[in-house]
Order: sequence, then structure tokens, then C-alpha cells
Amino acid sequence: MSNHIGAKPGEIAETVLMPGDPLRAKWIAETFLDDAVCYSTVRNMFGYTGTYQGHRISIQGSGMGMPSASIYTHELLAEYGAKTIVRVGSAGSIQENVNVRDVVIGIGAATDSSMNANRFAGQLHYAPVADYGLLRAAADLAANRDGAPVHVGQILSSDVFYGDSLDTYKRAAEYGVLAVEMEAAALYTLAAKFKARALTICTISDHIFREEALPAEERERTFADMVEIALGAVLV
Ligand SMILES: O=P(O)(O)O[C@H]1O[C@H](CO)[C@@H](O)[C@H]1O
Ligand SMILES: O=c1cc[nH]c(=O)[nH]1
Repeated sequence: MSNHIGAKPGEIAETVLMPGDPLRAKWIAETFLDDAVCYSTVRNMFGYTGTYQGHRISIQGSGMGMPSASIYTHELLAEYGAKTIVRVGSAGSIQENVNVRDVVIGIGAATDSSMNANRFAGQLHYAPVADYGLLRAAADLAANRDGAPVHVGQILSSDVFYGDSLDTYKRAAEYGVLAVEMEAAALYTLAAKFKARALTICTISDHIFREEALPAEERERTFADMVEIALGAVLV
């Protein structure tokens, strides 16, 4: 067991899909994996291991925001030997042409978090990026399948869900950022530190400027396109 994950050594696969919502983790495990076994219920942040097309895969909830996601990412990489982590999240669109239920694959993650500013002692503005091989595999898969429209580009990992103003999101949109979520920058940074591979694939659950939003039940158990792209990419 690590501090926050109740798995024994060897119970977690080298390849992990990581949704923020632990109930999305349960849905993914029960829907897409064969022989899924729950290895952790600590804090109700469920983790499962099973197989997908014969390959061993784990699904681990991360919770919301970079502090929580960093804890699970660190423990997966440092204590359980994970080598590949793909976040399968929800995100809010800030672009006119990126609609609710579209899928966004994050090349890189801008952030308003101070975590990396602290990490690099304020000396540089680190640019957290996806693993190129995973990114290419996911983008190629997305281009050759039917289903939800897929956009590939920069996302924004924010510490804030309920902000005071949308001004920064408007500026980010002008500079090409597609959508806002709350974990990718930390995931990409920690994967780089531990020489692992990481990617973030999100389904658009909200349109921030149009005030559109999907209900919780749909965020939990209907984002199959992104899961299929993630599972396909990790097998390439
Ligand atoms: O649906 P998940 O994967 O949790 O992702 C998004 O949803 C949460 C906010 O509602 C944040 O964690 C954000 O990143
Ligand atoms: O608007 C949204 C939707 C999902 N996740 C976010 O961080 N923001």
C-alpha cells in the first residue's frame, strides 16, 4: 500500500487510465475491461486492474485538481512502477467550434497553478507536454474512426472551477487554447520527472461561454469515445 492507494505490489498495471471521477473509473473498468478487480477503495478513489484485448490495464481515479491528481500520479509512478498514464477527463470548451461531447487531445497544458513556479523556484515557466508517441497514436486513431469530433491542441489546467471572471479564458482562447480542465499540467510534469509517458484526452462536458453543461451522470458513464481512443493509443 502507498499512502493513498490500497494496492499491493504488482496489483497495478504499467499502463493506467486516470479519470478524475472515481465513479468514471468504475464505469470504465466494468464497461471496457475483462476480469476487472478493484485494488483500492481508499477515500473511495477507486482503482481497478483488468485486461483489454489481452493487455493488462489499470484504471485509477485522481480526484479533482492538481494537488489531488499529483498525489495519485506520484504514487503510481514512484511506488507502483506505472510507465504510461492517460488522463480521461472532462473539460470546458472555450472555443466556438469545440462543442459539448467533442473530444480534445491535449498536446500541452498551460496552467495558472503555482506548482511548477514553485518547483522551478520562479526561474522558468515550464511547458508541460504530452508524450509524442501517445499523442501521435491517439491523433491517428481519432482521424480514422467515426464518432465524436476530435480536436488536438493546447488545453489549460486551472486551479479554479468557479472563477470571478472569464477574462483569462477569453485571452487563452484568442491564443488557441481549446478547453479548460484541472489536472493535465501536473500529470505531464510528473511523467517527465519520472521518465514515463502521459497524455490527456478529455470529453467536453461544458461550454464555458455558452453556459452549456452535461449532468453528472452523463460525465460519469457516457464518454466512450475518449476511452476507446485512449485504450487504442496505449496498445499501439
Ligand atoms: O471529469 P474530471 O476528469 O474530474 O475532470 C474535470 O472535472 C472536474 C471539475 O468538474 C475537474 O477534475 C476537471 O478537470
Ligand atoms: O468547465 C469545466 C468543465 C470540466 N472541467 C473543468 O475544469 N471545467
